[in-house]
Amino acid sequence: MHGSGNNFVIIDSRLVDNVNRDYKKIANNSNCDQVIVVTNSNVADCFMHIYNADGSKVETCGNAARCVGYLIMLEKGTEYATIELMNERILECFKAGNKSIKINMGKPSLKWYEIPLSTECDTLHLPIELGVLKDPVAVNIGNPHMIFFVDSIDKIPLLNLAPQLETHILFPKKTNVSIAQIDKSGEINLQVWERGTGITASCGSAACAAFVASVLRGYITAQQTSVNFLGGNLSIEWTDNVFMTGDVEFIQ
Ligand SMILES: N[C@@H](CCC[C@H](N)C(=O)O)C(=O)O
Repeated sequence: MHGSGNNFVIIDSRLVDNVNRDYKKIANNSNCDQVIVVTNSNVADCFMHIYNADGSKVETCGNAARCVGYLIMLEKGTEYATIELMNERILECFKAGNKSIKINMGKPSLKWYEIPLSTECDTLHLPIELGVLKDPVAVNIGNPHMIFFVDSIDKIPLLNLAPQLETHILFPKKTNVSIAQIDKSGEINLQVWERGTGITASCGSAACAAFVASVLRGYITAQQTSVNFLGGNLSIEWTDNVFMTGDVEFIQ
């Protein structure tokens, strides 16, 4: 399935034990961004294991949660589902339209040790600079993100710069890297280099992190905006928790 262009192979492992596979190989063979393994949960409708294209196991994936939430709701005939993650968060999923799913991504974590960073510093202004990129924000929305604000995302060679930023010494668990351009209407155009995967057409958790960073920096005052990717758009809302809404699709 895909969620706004973020591609997943989803393996239902609730009845058959598929948990120890070569996820890097599956991702390479299928050209997907993440491999998702669904198992049983004692506290939610299912447990979602997330593997990046390099085989690393990670804490959350917003777009995959929308796809898995859709599948569970289809199976149960409901408009609500819950998904347990390895970071102990429970994601709530709501049906928002025919193939539109809304996810409660929880509260962002903003303290330096929650990102996590290797030394104490101001997460709203990290002391990181590379090429034309400088002064990023760090946000954890279940997984770590670093967001740079730029005038035009089209002019930044993210592919060349991001590998060094993903593995920056300040991020002991590495990080997802985004460049964000806020347009006049208050929407965000975002390009993302995903930790463990590379450039993707969309990233749900990055959309949430970029919106939180934009509000904290004072660039956006609204509670909701559209975050626009090459692969599609996501509606992000930050009240107490952060909510993400967008379409899901099967890949033929
Ligand atoms: N595509 C995802 C994020 C997947 C995990 C990420 N690459 C990480 O390592 O944290 C999303 O939609 O959030």
